Amino acid sequence: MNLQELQEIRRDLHQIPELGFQEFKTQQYILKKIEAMHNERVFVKTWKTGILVKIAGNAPKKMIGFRCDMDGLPIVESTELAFQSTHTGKMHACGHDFHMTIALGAMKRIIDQKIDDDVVFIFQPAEEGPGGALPMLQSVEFQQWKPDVIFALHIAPDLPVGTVSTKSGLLFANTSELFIDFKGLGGHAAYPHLAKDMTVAASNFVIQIQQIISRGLDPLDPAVITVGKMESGFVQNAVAETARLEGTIRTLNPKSLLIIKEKLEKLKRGFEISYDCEITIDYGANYYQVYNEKKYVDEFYETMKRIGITYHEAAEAMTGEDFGDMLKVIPGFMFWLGVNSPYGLHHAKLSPDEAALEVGVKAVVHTVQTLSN
Ligand SMILES: CC(=O)N[C@@H](CCC[C@H](N)C(=O)O)C(=O)O
Repeated sequence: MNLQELQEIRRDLHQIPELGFQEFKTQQYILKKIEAMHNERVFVKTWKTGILVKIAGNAPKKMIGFRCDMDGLPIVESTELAFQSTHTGKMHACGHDFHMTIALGAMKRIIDQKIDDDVVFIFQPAEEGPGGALPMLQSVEFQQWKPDVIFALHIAPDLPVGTVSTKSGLLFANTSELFIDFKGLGGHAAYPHLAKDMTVAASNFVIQIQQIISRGLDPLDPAVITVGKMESGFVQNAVAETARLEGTIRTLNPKSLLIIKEKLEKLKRGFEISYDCEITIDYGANYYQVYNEKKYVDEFYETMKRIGITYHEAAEAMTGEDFGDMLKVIPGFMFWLGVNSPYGLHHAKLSPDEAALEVGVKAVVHTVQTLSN
């Protein structure tokens, strides 16, 4: 596949972003592309909205896995692109359209090149939530083609095209989603003393939880809580009976995530007394940290140097990735791919440079070859 073909696929996918476990059109689109590569060494299985594609090797001794994610985000796109999302309120704002395109491009080259080992391409749903990696990993379909070594990539808007970046050991944080519901008592805006105002309770809760990080954790132990969404009430002149906060917790140390949750529970009890209300906390999906095995990162570094792709040593990031759940049980690594976008991940104007598609394909194909030697 040349750059133009890769661009076409990326643009098609960009127009049909779907949320976790709803990637029906995306799955159909990818299955058609795989069918068009028709070859007797290609075997396909589906799992929910995901896909596994095995390319049989010449003389296989192991299975090499490359995983990409498939879902978009509930973000209203505001790029000026001619091929914007046609799904209102949804956007590929985390580059999964790039990841899937690179997987298809690399698959085509590997089919043509005939690698010794078996290779499995894993198109995994629901990375942004509620988490597809763990249930896919546990599925019969995955276990039948379970890789002996696995890797994945993620686009990096802040890195130039032609570069990759990673590190051995910890790369991405431990995460927990956070959904908090408040139930008080509604009433007339003029009589707040007769009501239990959940806008005020939830607002103070947002402020207080930041102090869990600044006062409750060792300052040398990095962690973050972000409340990304807040809702309360129905109308400007009524006291809000309910409120809801939606957010995420990130820590570099898995134990700190537990400490934060314990402190949140205490805060909840205190707020229930102070504001005379009921609060429920749901921790949603939790992703294990992405931990890269040194041996594979060292080999990746050597491979990139040999093929002329610039390698930067990465720092740990507070991003989360359910690929961490796969790396917990299968050795391997993850790397960043430079795509040079002025707007970052999860931004409504994210616009990665498509020239990075070819770099991604080259990096994946050569990494597979190295892992097969
Ligand atoms: C790479 C990336 O941006 N991943 C997401 C993963 C989201 C996990 C979950 N929905 C949460 O918010 O905790 C990220 O936001 O880091």
